[in-house]
Amino acid sequence: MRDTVPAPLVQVDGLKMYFPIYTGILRRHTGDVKAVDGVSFAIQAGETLGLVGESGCGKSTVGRALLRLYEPTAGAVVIDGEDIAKLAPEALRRKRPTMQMVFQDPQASLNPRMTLADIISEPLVEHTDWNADRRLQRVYELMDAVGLNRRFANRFPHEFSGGQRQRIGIARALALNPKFIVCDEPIAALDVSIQAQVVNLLEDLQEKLGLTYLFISHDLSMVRHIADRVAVMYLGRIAELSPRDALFSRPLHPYAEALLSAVNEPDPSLARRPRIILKGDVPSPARPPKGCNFSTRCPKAFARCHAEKPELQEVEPGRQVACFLYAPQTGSTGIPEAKEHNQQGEYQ
Ligand SMILES: Nc1ncnc2c1ncn2[C@@H]1O[C@H](COP(=O)(O)OP(=O)(O)OP(=O)(O)O)[C@@H](O)[C@H]1O
Repeated sequence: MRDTVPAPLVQVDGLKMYFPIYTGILRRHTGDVKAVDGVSFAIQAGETLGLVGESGCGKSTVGRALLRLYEPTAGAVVIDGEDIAKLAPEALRRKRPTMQMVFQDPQASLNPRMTLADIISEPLVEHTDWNADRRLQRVYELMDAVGLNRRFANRFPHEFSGGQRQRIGIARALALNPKFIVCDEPIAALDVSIQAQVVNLLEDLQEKLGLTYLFISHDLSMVRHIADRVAVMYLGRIAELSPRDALFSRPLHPYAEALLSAVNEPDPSLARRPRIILKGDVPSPARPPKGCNFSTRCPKAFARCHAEKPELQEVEPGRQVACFLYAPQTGSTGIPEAKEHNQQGEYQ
């Protein structure tokens, strides 16, 4: 009998999200901010995929385009068997319960004039025909699940701490039994002392409810704790997508290497890698480089890197990298792949 690999719960192919730039009195379309420029990945049911990268690299835009909070410019986003990018408005509304988002700033995402019970039951009002009693029962169940005391059901968001407000946001996201949750920097706005509690709660809920997460964060230590695999983004594209331990112990892409060199190694038996300081600034996503998006700062770039964009491809079992240093990608420029690369400078 052949082993059958289950289809991923989330399959993203060639996702692009461009924001048009209009200038002048006539508001002429003069270009686009290429916030996400051809991103592909899959997430298995029950898995957590971490999405990391410097501020502005497109992490949040990927999360929002995935749930069609933005209209993607191009690409397919199949969630639980349906291409979200192609659904008509009513079909998309019916699909919404399956996929939810936990936002960075619980303060900003909760209506200050609504009680906790109203906030958590809002999706139930929209998507079910349950009566008030049944909705309140569900609110209590959800409050239990996220560790909020039922006595607080009639209080307002400002009466809670940041951590408790994030629990309210999580309860609301869970109200309709979603399968997939995009967690967009869910702990970034919280005190360090309570960040771990919220992450532990997300992990417990994942185990109990079989949830699948896209966990967006710039906190590499937290991603190392929670993610099964990690995608490293740079300027709208994925540079490397690898299993968590493989990535943290031996990053392959030069950008991933530089990014992770700043993380403190918790295991003292592992030799500390030298810190890699990258020169220059991240180019504007409105004018990305012609070649590899990282080519202008890459200490290992060679001629081909400045001429064409490498595609993300498997270079070791389970590890995908978009870099001409690995894998013989057939180029269109005729520039042969370099065997040696420039490795001067930037390492300190
Ligand atoms: N609505 C928008 N209109 C125009 N440009 C946008 C819009 N949203 C995001 N951008 C641009 O797209 C790029 C990616 O932004 P995004 O917020 O996705 O990055 P990020 O990696 O999540 O950053 P951060 O960690 O700071 O949230 C940035 O250059 C940003 O300025």
